[in-house]
Amino acid sequence: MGKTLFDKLWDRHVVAGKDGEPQLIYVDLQLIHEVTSPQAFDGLRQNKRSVRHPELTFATLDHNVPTEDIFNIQDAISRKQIETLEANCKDFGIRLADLGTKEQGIVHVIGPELGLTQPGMVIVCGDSHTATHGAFGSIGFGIGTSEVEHVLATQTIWQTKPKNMGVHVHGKLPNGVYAKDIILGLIGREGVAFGTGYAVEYYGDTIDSLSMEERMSICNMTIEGGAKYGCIKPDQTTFDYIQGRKYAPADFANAQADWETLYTDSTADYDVIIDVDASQLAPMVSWGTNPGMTGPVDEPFPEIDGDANVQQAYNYIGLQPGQTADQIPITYAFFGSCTNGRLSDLKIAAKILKGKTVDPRVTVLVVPGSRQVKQAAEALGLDQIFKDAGCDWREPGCSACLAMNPDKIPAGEHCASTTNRNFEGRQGAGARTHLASPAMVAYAALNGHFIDIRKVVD
Ligand SMILES: CC(C)[C@H](C(=O)O)[C@@H](O)C(=O)O
Ligand code: SF4
Repeated sequence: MGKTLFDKLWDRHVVAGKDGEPQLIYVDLQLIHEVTSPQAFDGLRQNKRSVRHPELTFATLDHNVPTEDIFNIQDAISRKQIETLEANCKDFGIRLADLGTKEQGIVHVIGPELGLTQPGMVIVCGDSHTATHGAFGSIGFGIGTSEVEHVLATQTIWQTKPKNMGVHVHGKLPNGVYAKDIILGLIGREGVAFGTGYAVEYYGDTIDSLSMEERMSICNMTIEGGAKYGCIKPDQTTFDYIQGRKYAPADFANAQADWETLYTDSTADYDVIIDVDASQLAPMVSWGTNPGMTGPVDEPFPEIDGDANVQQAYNYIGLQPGQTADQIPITYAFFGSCTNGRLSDLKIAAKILKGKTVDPRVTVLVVPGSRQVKQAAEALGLDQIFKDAGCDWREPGCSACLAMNPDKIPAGEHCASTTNRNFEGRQGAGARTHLASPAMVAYAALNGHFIDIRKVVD
């Protein structure tokens, strides 16, 4: 019997241990950010250990950084975390995309952008959205701080192999429906736990037709469906994306020849297959307080049916069963994050906002996922389009994706957001988040509520 993509990747990395038990896995790349690394470095110091492979480790600053006046960090905890990572990288000889430098940005944006993320790798980070990197035909997964320390010290990690799930996505996406709607639609239909215990591989003609940035948006949100790992087989789109990037392999042809062997064999079996007909998808909007509480823009919000979680979600979000997304009073819009803060996302939003002004009731933040994204957008004049439309154009970082820096949505306000989590308090205490694609968020910013963009997008 053949092997799945995930099995091939896994088997290449097993250092010790048997199937069905925790196995010691070799790690090709560890990405680091300021939130989940301080205790890991402290642990190394206490145990008088060094970093085993500093050259396979790369750090950035993202969660705590302000997006304006970036060197003037007001919050004492944020400042401490940032200074601590800077000091740790210096002490342990780790490359750091420091504040304000060209390479800095959200960890899951800069890895691919710098060519650090490559097919065939095992990539870890103390961050749950590390599955983003699986879009390149690698194993990417989030780890805890004690595991960050273990990887720093040994370049390996103990993991139990998950089961294989195939998500077959086929058909042409309708107008106004994007990669974000594939993953929101999947989680909306299957719930936030369908992937628990599985590695998810997305495949099919729809996936083949997507750009790397679109593939990353899908793999990014795999964790919101309960799976730690999401992956897509590498193909010409992947190779073209990587070639020429700073850390791309020097012998590219040789690397590509190896990467071309990374796919699921026709004789391999997934443990479970889920089918998604992309041609039937609608633009999605989340109405509740987890990403599973999501539905098509034109469908009424569900009944409570005695479900205490649904009741609690409605209480928090201030909406009622039977209402539709066009009735959500949007007063904030956020473009950014490791899900949809890349150049293609900003291009989509700018195309919609060009020559228009956002609804005066809506405060709009546009936060590029990295400094390279920001510079590329500015070179195209997108910053001016956003500013002319009445949006705030900012410096890169996680920003209002989570309330760990000055960018917060006020209590009770509804924010149309290109991010990946809509938990209570996620964007600020009492803030109400509605997840959607960049195009949906752009039209919500113009109208003060969501609209069914299938009728207006070309
Ligand atoms: C702060 C960090 C550990 C966290 C994560 O693990 O994902 C954050 O990035 C998030 O998106 O919630
Ligand atoms: S942008 Fe959001 S989801 Fe991504 S790493 Fe930052 S906080 Fe986490």
